Amino acid sequence: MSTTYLIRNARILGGDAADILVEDGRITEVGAGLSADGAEIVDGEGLVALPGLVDLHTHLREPGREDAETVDTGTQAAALGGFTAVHAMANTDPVADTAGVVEQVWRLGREAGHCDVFPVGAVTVGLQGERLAELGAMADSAARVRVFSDDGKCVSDAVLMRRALEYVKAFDGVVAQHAQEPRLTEDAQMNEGELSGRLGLRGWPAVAEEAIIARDCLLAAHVDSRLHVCHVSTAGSVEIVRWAKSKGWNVTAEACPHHLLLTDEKALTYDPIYKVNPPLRSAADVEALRAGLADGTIDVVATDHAPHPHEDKDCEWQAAAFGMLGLETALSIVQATMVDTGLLDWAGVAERMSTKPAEIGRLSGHGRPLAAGEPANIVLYDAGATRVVDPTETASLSRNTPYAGMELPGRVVATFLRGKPTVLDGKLA
Ligand SMILES: NC(=O)N[C@@H](CC(=O)O)C(=O)O
Ligand SMILES: [Zn+2]
Ligand SMILES: [Zn+2]
Repeated sequence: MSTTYLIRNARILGGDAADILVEDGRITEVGAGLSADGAEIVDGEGLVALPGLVDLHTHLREPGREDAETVDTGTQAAALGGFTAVHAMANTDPVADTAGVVEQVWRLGREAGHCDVFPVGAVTVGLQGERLAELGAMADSAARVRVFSDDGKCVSDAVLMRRALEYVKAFDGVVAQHAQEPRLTEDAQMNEGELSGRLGLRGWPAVAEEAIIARDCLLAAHVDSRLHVCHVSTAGSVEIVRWAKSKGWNVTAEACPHHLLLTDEKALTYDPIYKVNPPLRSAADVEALRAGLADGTIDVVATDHAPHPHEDKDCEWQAAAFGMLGLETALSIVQATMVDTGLLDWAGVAERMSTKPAEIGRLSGHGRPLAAGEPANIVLYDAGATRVVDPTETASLSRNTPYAGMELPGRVVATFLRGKPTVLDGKLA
């Protein structure tokens, strides 16, 4: 028998306070003044209750870079951030391009038990962009892969991209594209603009992202398949996705917390903690991303949690790795940029960080409403709290958070995965 929990007086999706009764992994009742014999009481007073968050874009680094992150440590960070499911990107070593590797990652996630892990399958063998990987075998494996991506690299060959889009239709899959025209971004280091010129760093033009997104929207429409666009970072990209949606095409898109908050001005520090792919962009781009996320053009927030050990980040800008941590701070950054600014309410956050990402990943047990009969995947969040980010406190094996020393709003108090607490009182349970 699993423990029964009675969450008292939590504000469901930030609305009215109610009690939530959790028994045998499910929510069995939601209402006022509930009682249950022998239940553990969890005080939800003043806390927002959201469905467990779902990340469409996490790098867990295992197998191959267990010095940067493991499935165990990465999913601890996920649970602490309020996530009950993450999609683990395929750019591991070996690459997750076979049924064997995706099953290994999936199994490691189950054994760790902090959060469900859904492996993303590579689109091409070894992320080499030359031959399609065994997409069908990964889809049919125990890992049930539905999201395919060469993330870290763009599937730049239009014929391969078309074939991948056609192929995944057989199992209702989706191709998640890292949209970056390779020739236009050779040795690119930061956003192309006035600043890159001033700093003498090779620029990364917006058109390199936008050209691929436009092409892929057209390809997805042409073969009537599903396209997902990873880490949209420019105002022009938002416009293109808006246009594709207006045509009724099956295109979804994500934005990352760091692109909703930080700008390329950070490069002035020459601190590679701010080096990320795609790069931090202009203030106008940040504003367009927020507007796009608010009006639904951008469907979801995805973290692109990208751990790197200090030797890959503590070096000069040109030599440093691209990427930043994101799981433990995502909800706070979304609160700061979208909720506290009045652009989204908590129901809107739940849609973009739980319901929609679960839908895109075709996960049936996540992103469900907080209602009787549903799996008890729940996060309790104290939006009134503040905290100063201390990189030494992260559960991640890496420390490359761009928010070190910043005061952020909000704190995850508890996370429940199928009725079992993975986090209680803000600590791993
Ligand atoms: N985002 C990053 O800057 N880096 C990612 C790759 C990626 O998401 O493209 C990584 O794997 O480190
Ligand atoms: Zn990427
Ligand atoms: Zn990524």
